[in-house]
Amino acid sequence: MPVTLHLLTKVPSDPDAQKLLTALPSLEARLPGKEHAVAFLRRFLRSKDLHRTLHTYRKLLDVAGMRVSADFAVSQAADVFCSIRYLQDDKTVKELMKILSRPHLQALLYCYDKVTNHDYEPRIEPLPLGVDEDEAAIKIVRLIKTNEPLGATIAVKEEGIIEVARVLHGGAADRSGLINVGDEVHEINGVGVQGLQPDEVVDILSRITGPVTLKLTPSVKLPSGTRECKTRVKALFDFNPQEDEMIPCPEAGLQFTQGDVLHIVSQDDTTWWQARRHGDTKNRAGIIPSKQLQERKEMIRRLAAKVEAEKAESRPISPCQYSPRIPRQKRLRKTMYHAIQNGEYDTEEVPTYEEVELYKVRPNRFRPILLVGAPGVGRNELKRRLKASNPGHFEEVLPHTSRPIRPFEVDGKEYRFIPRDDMEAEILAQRYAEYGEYKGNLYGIHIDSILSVIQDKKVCLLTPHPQALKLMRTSEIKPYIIYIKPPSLERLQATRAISLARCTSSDTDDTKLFTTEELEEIIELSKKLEERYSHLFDLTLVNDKLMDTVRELIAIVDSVEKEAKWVPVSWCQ
Ligand SMILES: Nc1ncnc2c1ncn2[C@@H]1O[C@H](COP(=O)(O)OP(=O)(O)OP(=O)(O)O)[C@@H](O)[C@H]1O
Repeated sequence: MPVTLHLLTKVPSDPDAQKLLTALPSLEARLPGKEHAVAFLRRFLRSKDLHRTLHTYRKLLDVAGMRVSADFAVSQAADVFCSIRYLQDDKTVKELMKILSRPHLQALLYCYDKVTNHDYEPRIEPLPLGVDEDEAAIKIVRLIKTNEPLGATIAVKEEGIIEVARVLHGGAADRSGLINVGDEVHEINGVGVQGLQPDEVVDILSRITGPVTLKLTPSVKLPSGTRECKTRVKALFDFNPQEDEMIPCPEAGLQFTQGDVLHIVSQDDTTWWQARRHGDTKNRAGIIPSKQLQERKEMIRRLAAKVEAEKAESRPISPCQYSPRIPRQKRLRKTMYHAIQNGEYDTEEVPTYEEVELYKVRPNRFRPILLVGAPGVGRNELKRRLKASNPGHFEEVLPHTSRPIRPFEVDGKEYRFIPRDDMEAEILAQRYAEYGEYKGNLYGIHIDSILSVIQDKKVCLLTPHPQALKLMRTSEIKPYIIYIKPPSLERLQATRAISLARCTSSDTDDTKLFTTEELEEIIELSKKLEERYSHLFDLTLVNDKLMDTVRELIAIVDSVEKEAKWVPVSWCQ
């Protein structure tokens, strides 16, 4: 007869016994023909006495703070067996002895002891003995290395000393708080590394999984702290660490493309910064070229390209040569300016990173929409259709001219007519976003005219030459710049043939259908514009099928009016 504890009305269910019970069906499936043994186990694990015993055992542990010894269950069963074997005449005792001597039960108790006593944490060896007083400056760092990289880069100093060059924010080394920039690495898991090349050290590290012991001389410099800086920048160039020849460790690099917004977390190193892509939830930062380094690299690249180009051509050419044509008189209202102010190119200006901030939409203050691209790509067609989608909401800018007013003209209708001297003075004062001279008269877009459209609570639409962007991309105007890109030549031919598209920038007075050469020229010129100005664009829109492009454009403009967008940080101050 099993012992009955009358005081206990409800038998507590033991969680471990329950777990074993739920595992029984899978055991049964794996042991065909052993159903009777599994049935016995099931009965045993369900027995109220077992649950009560385990309950009492847990209580005792709680009260006495006892620790379970490695063979607690097995030795307890053996003790019970020894204590009761003299009372074999008793039927119950006999039955219990039979149960206790069954191999299934003993195996079960053995497993129980194994599972409850196993240390699931990785084992770290004790500190080596005999680190003498003189070596007090040595620190032993123990980390558990998983598949995640250590998140630190190394460099070889003079005399072959290996030093921690940088600790990547959020990486394993950074999170440990034990490894700092400037620490000298002497040994990795007992293997001396001094005199080795960084690649060899990386190789040793990459082969280790589990515990890794580093013997280091701490840096004399104080760690710079793990506080991240808050800078967000827009990348103005593409970067692929795998293709970069200067990066100290390609695996630690962060790949990005032009237009990506990056969170710069450290600028401690003047050549390689640390950054995360904005919104990236990954922990570890990656290294990217600093502004200074990128400027140097780009200048070298440009110089090499120029030398190559000069070699290829008999006369020296600029890779950026571009001169917009003077449009026909009929088109003056639309695209009249031969931009002359800023020269052809600002070769000293190297796009790297632009510090940005999210600009929140303000009620009744609309950002002007600038459509830029090669002549003939469709800027004016798109502007017309966008305006037609909501005529009261969009507005174009009235140009100024020094041309004498004609008898049938009204000042302020087609143009604002002003004396040439006044116009020249304001051009010098940079109050014209763009201007040009045609047949001896000046024409231009005055910045005040743009501001007056903004003040009228309208969306100002403009199609300036990219050279004008420098003067228009200001906190005062806050434009949103959309680059209109041509599709492939095949698509350009197909779509323009359907609409009987007309070339409006030809030097003759008649507009005519585009020739293949003219379409090729649009593509060619677009490539040059992209190369030169793409860092100023907020968005690229391919003008393939007209209706699709117009629909997309309306959606983009709507999002500019409703959603916060990244703008240069100076526009928010
Ligand atoms: N996606 C398109 N599909 C078919 N035809 C188009 C498309 N976009 C523009 N066009 C046509 O191409 C021609 C040139 O377009 P548009 O005048 O808008 O060019 P642009 O970029 O303003 O250059 P320009 O200042 O020289 O006129 C027009 O006849 C226009 O209707």
